[in-house]
Amino acid sequence: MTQDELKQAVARAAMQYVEEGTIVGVGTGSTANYFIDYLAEMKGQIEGTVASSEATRARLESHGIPVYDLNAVDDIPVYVDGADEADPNLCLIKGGGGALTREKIIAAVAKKFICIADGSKKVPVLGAFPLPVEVIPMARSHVAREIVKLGGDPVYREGFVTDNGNIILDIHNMQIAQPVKLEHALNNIVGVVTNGLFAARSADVLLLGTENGVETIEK
Ligand SMILES: O=C(CO)[C@H](O)[C@H](O)COP(=O)(O)O
Repeated sequence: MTQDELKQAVARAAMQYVEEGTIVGVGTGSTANYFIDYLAEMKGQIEGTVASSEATRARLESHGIPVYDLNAVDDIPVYVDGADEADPNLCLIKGGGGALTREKIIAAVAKKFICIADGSKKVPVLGAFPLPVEVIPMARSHVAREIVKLGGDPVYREGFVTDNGNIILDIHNMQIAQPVKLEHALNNIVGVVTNGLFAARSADVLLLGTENGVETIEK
């Protein structure tokens, strides 16, 4: 199977978690895009969605699926999103697409976070994928120096602006043995909006696409 077919398989499998008559949280990226396309098949049966990026909002709306402002919503039973890496405790690195802050906000509100990923995303230890950090533009150099003190190698994602008008520093060369600790340490740097470690709030279920089918890993 190709990587795209594995992504499609997990996106399809995530549909079993969607509850009729509710608001569905929807992530960002190529795997989430497949999920959106499947979600369109039951658009009359859900109340609507909240979107983790402008790209996701546009794709949902192109299918005629209602998208609500998060401030108008108080209950999100299920959030479905992809990941760049997932460890055995379902801690994640996210934000390869730069949508980490809105993704983290929706994950915080949602009762259940279903992560969908092809098998290549499962790793024993997080950190081979560069860890994205969303930063207020004027704090870029300060935050970069603080990241170096934490042992990382920050690289400015040139030309990229987040949906919130900020920049991204990607941290290279960091083996993340203690994800919760690092997540908090990064968030404590003044000028950091958020970082792509989803460890304090990890996924509840990981649907992993493998050659043998979709593997379900629960916390
Ligand atoms: O965190 C994300 C976007 O900010 C994505 O979920 C992550 O980058 C995975 O993307 P893809 O499904 O395209 O592999």
